[in-house]
Amino acid sequence: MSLGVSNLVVKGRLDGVSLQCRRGLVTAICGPNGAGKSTLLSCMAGLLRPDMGDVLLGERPLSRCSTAQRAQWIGYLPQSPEVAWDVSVEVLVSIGRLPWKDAPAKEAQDAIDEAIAAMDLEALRHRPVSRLSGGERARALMARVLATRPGWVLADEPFANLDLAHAAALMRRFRQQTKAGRGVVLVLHDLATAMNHADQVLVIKNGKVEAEGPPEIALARDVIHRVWNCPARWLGDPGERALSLGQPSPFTLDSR
Ligand SMILES: Nc1ncnc2c1ncn2[C@@H]1O[C@H](COP(=O)(O)OP(=O)(O)OP(=O)(O)O)[C@@H](O)[C@H]1O
Repeated sequence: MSLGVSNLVVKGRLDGVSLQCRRGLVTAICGPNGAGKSTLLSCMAGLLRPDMGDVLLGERPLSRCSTAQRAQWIGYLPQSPEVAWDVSVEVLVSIGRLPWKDAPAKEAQDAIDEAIAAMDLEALRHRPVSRLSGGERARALMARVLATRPGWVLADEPFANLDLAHAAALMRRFRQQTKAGRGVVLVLHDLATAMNHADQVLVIKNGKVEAEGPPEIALARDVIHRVWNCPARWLGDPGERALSLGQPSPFTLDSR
């Protein structure tokens, strides 16, 4: 089932954005601060109702799906790693099973155990979240999303607080999700991660689409220059690219 938005308008925040995400692919949403990335992801998760336009899960408007269906299909990781309740890691992760409250207990426990292992939280399973580091808390929140086993993972800056090894492990996990026929949509500031790991990229600025397509096209140096006002060039081989930045001055730009 695809997940798409067409002509989405949220006054002052999104101005006619369209995007089609397919299962089996990692889609990255990139853009400068305030571009509307989180707003778009919230609309796609059904948490923010647009002023105009549609969010479609397959053929069906998301607004016509029940809350339970939405929660079963879409796992959403918000940008800020805050937890309202001081529960243990295991209890926090088990909240991810609430949309499937009628599923067999063994299935629920397997999903929780798998998510805890995937996010390397075994040693912290019984620790209250108030006693976790920022990165550990971010991993616990991601594990909650994975425990749902949703058809779609929508994650807003999922690598922001993670160290190198945990970020790489999470990227591998996202790739496993897509290989299993699920869809992954990530808001990313790190353009190298988007370039090396996304299958398609949407670039937005001031609530409008600036570029979209395969990473090599959507994140070409002229797009980066125009959207971020930063001269930059890609180094290295495909899949291992690094971004070399120049001075963000209009007088030193080299668009070759
Ligand atoms: N609750 C809100 N009500 C009104 N305007 C908002 C609200 N939240 C964000 N905005 C504004 O909407 C615009 C888009 O915000 P959004 O959070 O979607 O940007 P973003 O691309 O995710 O930015 P960042 O990279 O800084 O996280 C910004 O100008 C922001 O100030």
